[in-house]
Amino acid sequence: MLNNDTICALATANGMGAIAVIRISGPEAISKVAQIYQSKFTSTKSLNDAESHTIHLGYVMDGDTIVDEALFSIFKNPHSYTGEDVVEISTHGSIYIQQKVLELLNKIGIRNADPGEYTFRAFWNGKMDLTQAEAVADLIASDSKASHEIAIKQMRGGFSNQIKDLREQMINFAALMELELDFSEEDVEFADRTQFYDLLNKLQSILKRLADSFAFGNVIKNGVPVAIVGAPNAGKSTLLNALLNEERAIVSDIEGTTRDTIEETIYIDGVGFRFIDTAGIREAGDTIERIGIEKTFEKIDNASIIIYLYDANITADNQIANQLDDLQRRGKILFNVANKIDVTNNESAITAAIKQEFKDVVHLEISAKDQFNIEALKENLIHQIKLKGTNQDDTIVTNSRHLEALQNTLSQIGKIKQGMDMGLPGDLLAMDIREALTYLGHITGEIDVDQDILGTIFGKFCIGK
Ligand SMILES: Nc1nc2c(c(=O)[nH]1)N(C=O)[C@@H](CNc1ccc(C(=O)N[C@@H](CCC(=O)O)C(=O)O)cc1)CN2
Ligand SMILES: Nc1nc2c(ncn2[C@@H]2O[C@H](COP(=O)(O)OP(=O)(O)OP(=O)(O)O)[C@@H](O)[C@H]2O)c(=O)[nH]1
Ligand SMILES: [K+]
Ligand SMILES: [Mg+2]
Repeated sequence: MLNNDTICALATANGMGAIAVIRISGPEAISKVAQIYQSKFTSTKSLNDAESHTIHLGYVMDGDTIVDEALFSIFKNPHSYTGEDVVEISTHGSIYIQQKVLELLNKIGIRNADPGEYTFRAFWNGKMDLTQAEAVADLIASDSKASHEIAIKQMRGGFSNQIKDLREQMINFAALMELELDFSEEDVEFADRTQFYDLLNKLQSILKRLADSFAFGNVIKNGVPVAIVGAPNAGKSTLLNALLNEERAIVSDIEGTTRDTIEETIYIDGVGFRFIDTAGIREAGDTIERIGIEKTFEKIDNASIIIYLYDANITADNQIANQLDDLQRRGKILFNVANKIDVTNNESAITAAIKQEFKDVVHLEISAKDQFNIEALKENLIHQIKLKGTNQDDTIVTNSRHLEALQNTLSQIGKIKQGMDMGLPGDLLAMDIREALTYLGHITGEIDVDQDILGTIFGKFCIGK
């Protein structure tokens, strides 16, 4: 992965656009581009003499032929995105010009960049740590206000600063314990064991909170999955359509209309919700319907929120209670939603007894068909998610690699504490501490990270990033 090549790629979208940016990075970026550059004003002026962070109007030349009139931006190492010499050529956004310039660059010995190679170089040259590089990928992929906010926070280094600070405190203790070894004859204790125990406890609680934030963070990043389940003809597909404000799913008065699951995303208050319309649950009529029902249970397992929907006119309390009982066991946020209240005569479709028995469940009465209380349903959905979200300023972990490192560190801290309880000698403790430090270092990349892991992280980027 690591090399000294000078690389180039299109930084802007492939295709039409008013302007296209081609980015060149590496030790020969400026001298090579200088070969195809001709100043618009004084043909003698060379890019080699340009100052960092200056922009130059000139021609891209293919021998004696003008390819385009373009802007050339110069960034001199280490003051660039990658930390290397960088030139950006802003051309007119023609596909022909883009291709021609890239071809020219290849011809003079600049190779095409691999996916994520610019950001990898930025990481490698210390312009950002690994969590920040990962945040760049998340930022590009962010499609909602919430996921954007988390990525920006991570890119600014909130998470890694917290980890780095904790690591430093650990390093101090490890160093003190190792120092004791040099004086082992004298039986001294430089590292105050009580203080160290306090630090471990503090670390444990911070790391645990970070690890716990993952479940929430991941849901925010990928959209909150909400499964709409219930008996055939409850109005599940009608509800999906009402939420989407679009006739997405087929609605009919025939039981078993929906056979395959349908999934659509809407944004409520900047958070993406992935609504999943499922096949109604009953004794299946045929094989296809049975497969559909099996899929429903799978969707229930993968959902963060379950909306149990029933026809308020024909569903008895004991049926509702049975369903809620079963669904509640699955440890999800549960909504009990009575539908078709447009045709019911009851004052309230959901009885006090049900509300009393299921206090942790959100109860709502709606008419999917008349779009009654759909806004209230949306408000309750976002409210439940915000309840799950911790403090605004709390760091949220969205990356499974970080979660793994956090969990490894946590179990290692458990081991250190156990060792201290057993009166383990300082040298053995120090070894366990070093191991915990390594796991923590993996998160920010301060400690050598496996080449495979780096490959996976940066391979996910698009070309030109
Ligand atoms: N044209 C362009 N726009 C872009 C990028 C880019 O590479 N090129 N970026 C790519 O993702 C983002 C901005 N990131 C950047 C980060 C650092 C530097 C940079 O030159 N840093 C120097 C000097 C800072 C200064 O003095 O103003 C440094 O860190 O020393 C440039 C872009 C988004 N927009
Ligand atoms: N009156 C009334 N009828 C509704 C309401 N919601 C749905 N319906 C009707 O109930 C019938 C079934 O609706 P669907 O949305 O197909 O029900 P479903 O739960 O998706 O049914 P399956 O996919 O077969 O499991 C249709 O005739 C709808 O028009 C409502 O709020 N009020
Ligand atoms: K139906
Ligand atoms: Mg349906």
